[in-house]
Amino acid sequence: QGTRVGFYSASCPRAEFIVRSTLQSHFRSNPSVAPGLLRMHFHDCFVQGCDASILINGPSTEKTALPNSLLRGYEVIDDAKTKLETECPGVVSCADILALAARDSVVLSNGRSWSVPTGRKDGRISLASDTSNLPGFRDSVEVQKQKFSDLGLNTQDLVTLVGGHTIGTSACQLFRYRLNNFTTTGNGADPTINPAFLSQLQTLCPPNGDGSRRVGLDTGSPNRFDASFFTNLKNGRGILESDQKLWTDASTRTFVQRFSGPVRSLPGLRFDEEFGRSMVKMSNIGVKTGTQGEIRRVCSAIN
Ligand code: HEM
Ligand SMILES: [Ca+2]
Ligand SMILES: [Ca+2]
Repeated sequence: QGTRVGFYSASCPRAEFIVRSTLQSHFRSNPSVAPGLLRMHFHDCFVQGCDASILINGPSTEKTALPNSLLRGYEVIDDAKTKLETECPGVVSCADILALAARDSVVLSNGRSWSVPTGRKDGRISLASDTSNLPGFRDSVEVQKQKFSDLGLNTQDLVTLVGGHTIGTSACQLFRYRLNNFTTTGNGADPTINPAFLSQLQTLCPPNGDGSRRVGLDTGSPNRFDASFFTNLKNGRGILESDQKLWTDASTRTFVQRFSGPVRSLPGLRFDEEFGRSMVKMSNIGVKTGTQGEIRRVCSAIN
């Protein structure tokens, strides 16, 4: 691919340490930067590859598009970049800073670490109109699988990577439609929601309440990088419609099943091991290396 572990070991030996310690200090005052940066890296990689295109400021750049409107943690990348430019000017790409910060976010959430190949260059294009291939929370499993396979990620990678929802939160406005008037029959709620859980969610996100209120995507374990998210899906406790569908659909259900504990006839899968493996694949999507792209001086602007 052109990326390799330890790309900066000679040119900027403290690069990975600087990213980690910068993230750590922000995390101490604002723990939501960890899920924020994991999601940001995913949204970067799915549009123009992992090239920091998400970080560019300006009218109609990627970050202005609706699917990116709730991303958080930009200030952490800017802060790390400033420190890295002092230490080794013009050496470390913003795309690599984001890839490293995504890994470190998992580690700060008690997840297992993995080695991140580095050497990405930063892209020079960022267009809001390119964000349509990002998966949506109402996408069917078919569509989710298609959007991942277009980028070389298989069904197991899809289920594994969506497991990133083991940390972080969602705004009520993105799933409240499932709680009332979703169907015309029964109680009107999405029938895949566990009934006891439904009333909890209705209390947290009332129809005319504050749509920006946030609810953990992994009920009971929103800050811990564990396999609990999959057990929740199995029990009808998924927050996003797209997440709960991973249990409804047979092709993805087997992976949810295998992550959520040993089952007869299905070999178990370790979420912590698989996550790092699938992340390395995702982090290599469309990477620019060598003479392609540039090393930005400031992460929010092309040189
Ligand atoms: C089918 C694919 C996916 C869909 C439809 C999806 C959708 C969403 C939505 C709607 C939210 C709530 C955003 C908010 O209210 O701020 C969210 C949050 C999040 N997503 Fe995903 N996602 C997907 C895959 C992934 C992947 C592959 C990762 C990382 C590997 C990821 C990591 C996260 C994280 C960590 C959060 C919490 C963000 C925060 O707390 O700020 N997601 N996702
Ligand atoms: Ca990108
Ligand atoms: Ca969790």
